[in-house]
Amino acid sequence: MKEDGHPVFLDLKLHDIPTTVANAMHNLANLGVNMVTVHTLGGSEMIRNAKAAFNQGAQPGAKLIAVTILTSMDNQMLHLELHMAGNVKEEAVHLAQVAKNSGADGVVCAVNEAAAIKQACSNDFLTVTPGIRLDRLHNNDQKRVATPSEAIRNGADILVIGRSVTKASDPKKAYENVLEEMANA
Ligand SMILES: O=C(O)c1cc(=O)[nH]c(=O)n1[C@@H]1O[C@H](COP(=O)(O)O)[C@@H](O)[C@H]1O
Repeated sequence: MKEDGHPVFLDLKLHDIPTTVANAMHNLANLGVNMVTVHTLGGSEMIRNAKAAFNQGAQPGAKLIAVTILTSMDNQMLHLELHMAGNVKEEAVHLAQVAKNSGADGVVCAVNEAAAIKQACSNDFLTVTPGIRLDRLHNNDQKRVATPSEAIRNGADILVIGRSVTKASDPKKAYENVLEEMANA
């Protein structure tokens, strides 16, 4: 893909102790990836060490992105399973601030949180939004979903789109529909 000129988003969502993540980051940076992910729940020290190691070998402009609250989770899961006190939006904004203060270039979040995260962190702090759906009938395992036009209107910088395109009966047409919807948002 790199040889064909495509940027590479390596979505490994690393989540481990700081030293282990830093070692992995060092190796990934040397592969020439353009964007790589860690989990914010690994903590500020992990993100800081990851960024420092990534910076040593990464290409100029390569981004370290931190996942806030997975889009497959909702308020109920947050409260009952993780015992987090806030709602998803509050926790995502808080984790985005931790990520920014630890050196991340942006976060993965749901569309519904993108504008609040920009407001809390800064407009150039990247928001990468999965859970994009062209129709609301096929959410699959995603709990916090939005359309491409909602994503653009909420200030999302990068849309992650999987099954709405890959599982469509005509993936090329579905992809073109996404581009058209984004352009008209
Ligand atoms: O880091 C991610 O990209 C990610 C974070 C998140 O909170 N939710 C999420 O769905 N993703 C990824 O985004 C993609 C979404 O795929 P679809 O649900 O098929 O559009 C999957 O590859 C997920 O691993």
